[in-house]
Amino acid sequence: MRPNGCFGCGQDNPYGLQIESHWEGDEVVCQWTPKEYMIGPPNYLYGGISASLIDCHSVNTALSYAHKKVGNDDKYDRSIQMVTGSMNLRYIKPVPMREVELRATVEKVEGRKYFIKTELQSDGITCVRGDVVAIQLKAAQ
Ligand SMILES: CCCCCCCCCCCCCC(=O)SCCNC(=O)CCNC(=O)[C@H](O)C(C)(C)COP(=O)(O)OP(=O)(O)OC[C@H]1O[C@@H](n2cnc3c(N)ncnc32)[C@H](O)[C@@H]1OP(=O)(O)O
Repeated sequence: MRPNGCFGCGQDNPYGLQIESHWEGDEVVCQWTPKEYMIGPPNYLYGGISASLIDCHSVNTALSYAHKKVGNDDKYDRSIQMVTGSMNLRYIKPVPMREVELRATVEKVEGRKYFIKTELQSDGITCVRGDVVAIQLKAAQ
């Protein structure tokens, strides 16, 4: 998707997180490594960064799922747009300052609402769990 200035996934945003998410079976997965200035508590990732990672990865999961539903797997359709409607996070364990993995699944779709469950893991241990509702914008008339 270019040009893309999204803070979470935009390859064209040099100040952003630049995550890259891809399908692995029924899950959407992303590996990502923090920069040292993204620290919160000593030795641990700032919680707002975890939130941003889960937010963007989840919305992109919904976006990609919506493309699949209409049989369009590999080309970005600008008429399909998603935003975060709500996001509930449970911070289970602090996240060490090293590579994390995000794993998202589509729980259900109701109309324009996509319910996404995402885990942020470190060394296979779930540190943050997110329930995100992504909302597909009404098509422009
Ligand atoms: C090349 C280009 C690249 C592009 C890059 C892409 C990057 C992408 C990655 C981006 C990643 C970063 C992501 C970001 O940073 S996205 C930025 C952060 N999010 C926003 O700014 C969203 C702001 N809110 C809105 O725009 C509207 O309120 C929306 C669109 C959400 C709804 O207004 P709309 O007028 O459309 O909806 P409706 O009122 O007809 O309701 C429709 C249904 O939805 C239900 N509902 C409504 N609100 C909520 C809610 N908050 N939670 C749960 N459910 C909600 C509602 O009950 C109803 O359900 P039902 O009654 O039918 O069952």
